[in-house]
Amino acid sequence: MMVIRADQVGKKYRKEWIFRRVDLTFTAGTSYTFVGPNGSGKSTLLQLLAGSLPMTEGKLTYSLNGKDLDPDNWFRHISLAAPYLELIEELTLDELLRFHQTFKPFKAGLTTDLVADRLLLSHARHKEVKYFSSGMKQRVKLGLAFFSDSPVVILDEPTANLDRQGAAWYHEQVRQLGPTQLLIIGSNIPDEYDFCPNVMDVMRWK
Ligand SMILES: Nc1ncnc2c1ncn2[C@@H]1O[C@H](COP(=O)(O)OP(=O)(O)OP(=O)(O)O)[C@@H](O)[C@H]1O
Repeated sequence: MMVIRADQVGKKYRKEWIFRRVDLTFTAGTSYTFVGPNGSGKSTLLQLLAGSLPMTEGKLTYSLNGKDLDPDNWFRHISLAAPYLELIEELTLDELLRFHQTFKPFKAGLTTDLVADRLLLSHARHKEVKYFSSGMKQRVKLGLAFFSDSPVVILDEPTANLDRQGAAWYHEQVRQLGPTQLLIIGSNIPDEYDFCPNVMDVMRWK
């Protein structure tokens, strides 16, 4: 079981503290959502938890089945989907899924064809991603996170650009997350975390 612990974590840009003294424990098998106004620090906190941005103070620990993981290996256990993370647009969907699989395998039994199916994008497998609509691209980003074999799934603004059908698809994928997966979301849209039992306002750490 994956557990992430944040101990007195803080982040400062130039002279401004974005948040300080964040003490949290995230346990697999449930979900957590950070809410807060624009610019309050949700994306910054998510990137910090994902290990993709350095913190200014504090400590972060990832442990799997009671054993602390080497920070150099955290990325193997995390899938992050966010508006600021771009897809490789020159690749076709098929090429993108194959490439992704070389460094982050999909869940057991999921071939690239099945992933394309579950993305509802079988018809676009041979199309370059740059020709996808913004909603199609968003489904691909989310799908790479949902369908990868990662215990930690981090989603920033998950339903951005999704229409109603896309939002229903997102909720269906959330329901299908495994019992040992940990979901962490950054959001300002109540519909996208209506299932989540742990909602925290980042303003409490100002
Ligand atoms: N690289 C950076 N350099 C300086 N300041 C930054 C940098 N990245 C973010 N910030 C600042 O940090 C604060 C938090 O930004 P962040 O993107 O985490 O907020 P957010 O809650 O995700 O906002 P939104 O709801 O608009 O996505 C903002 O004041 C932003 O200007």
